[in-house]
Amino acid sequence: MSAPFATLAEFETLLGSMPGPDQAARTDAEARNGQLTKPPGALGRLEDLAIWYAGWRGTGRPRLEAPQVIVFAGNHGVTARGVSAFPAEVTVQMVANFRAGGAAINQLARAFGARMDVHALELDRPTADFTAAPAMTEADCVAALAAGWAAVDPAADLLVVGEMGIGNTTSAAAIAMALYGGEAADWTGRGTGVDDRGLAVKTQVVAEGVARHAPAAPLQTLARLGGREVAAMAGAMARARAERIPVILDGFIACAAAAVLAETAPGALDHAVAGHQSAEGAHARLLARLGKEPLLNLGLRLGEASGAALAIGVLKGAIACHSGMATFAEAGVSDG
Ligand SMILES: O=C(O)c1ccc[n+]([C@@H]2O[C@H](COP(=O)([O-])O)[C@@H](O)[C@H]2O)c1
Ligand SMILES: Cc1cc2nc[nH]c2cc1C
Repeated sequence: MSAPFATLAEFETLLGSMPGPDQAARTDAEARNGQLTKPPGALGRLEDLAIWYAGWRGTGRPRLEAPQVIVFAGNHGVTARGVSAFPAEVTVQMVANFRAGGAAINQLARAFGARMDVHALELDRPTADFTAAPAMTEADCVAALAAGWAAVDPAADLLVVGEMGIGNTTSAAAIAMALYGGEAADWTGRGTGVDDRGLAVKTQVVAEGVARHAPAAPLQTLARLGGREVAAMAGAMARARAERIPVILDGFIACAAAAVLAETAPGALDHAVAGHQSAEGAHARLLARLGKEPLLNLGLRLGEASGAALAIGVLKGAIACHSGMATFAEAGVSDG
């Protein structure tokens, strides 16, 4: 499906008119949850997860059978400032690795029964160094949002989006600072592993970028400080909302993309849960701003949708229990 927007203003309008969950399905799921053979609340957050999922899928007894993982890749002009521990060519090299099945996300997608797609976004045309110019024109940003929108399979029943882009923790930190304020050092971390000197440069670069491009509307911030893969993740999350496909959010960069949506339209992430808390220092701060409690906290800082893919297992467990368990009446078990 070609994207139903041609400008950032049209994308913003679209975000303001997205569907909500099916309240009747939620009510059915809550009632079913109350009858399952367990003490009330004994499955903890799994119970909330299953009810949340049921609402978005429109049935009180849902199944999760067709998860889709999408990895978007983009290149960043700001890498010229020395903000990453790895060279920019790793982005295209890792895309080849994803396509050959050799990356962590390939193994995790397979382990959790998910289809995996990889979209490399104009890797030979990096964004501009945002300390010198806007990273993207509005047209480039709209094209990346549209690529994300088109990448979602409407038949999927769960979406996990992730990214690959050397330099993109700098871009994500700048977006977060522009959206939420604070000091550059509040939002920068070691990314792929920069040393103290690299971290100081990165923090200076983020401060320069935000001083140059903020304040601005959130979608303008995405264009000026973001990257193609960041915008594509935002476009895919928005498409999922339009199709009532629940989303699991990945790490720091994916959450920066999500934050742009949340700051553009309140409630824009109601169809999303946080898969994990990354070891990238500012991810916890970003999750707090999004009001999302991570499902996992395993010290991952890989990206590629890896933390969110692991959380597919948690969500599958929640739904298997909710939809598969017997009720007290069915099992002949005395309730309390
Ligand atoms: O997802 C995260 O929280 C995360 C944290 C640190 C690094 N990354 C990954 O590392 C790359 C960005 O790191 P850097 O140092 O080049 O900005 C990019 O490919 C991300 O997928 C990802
Ligand atoms: C090797 C490598 C793999 C990655 N996957 C996501 N970001 C990455 C960054 C590097 C450097």
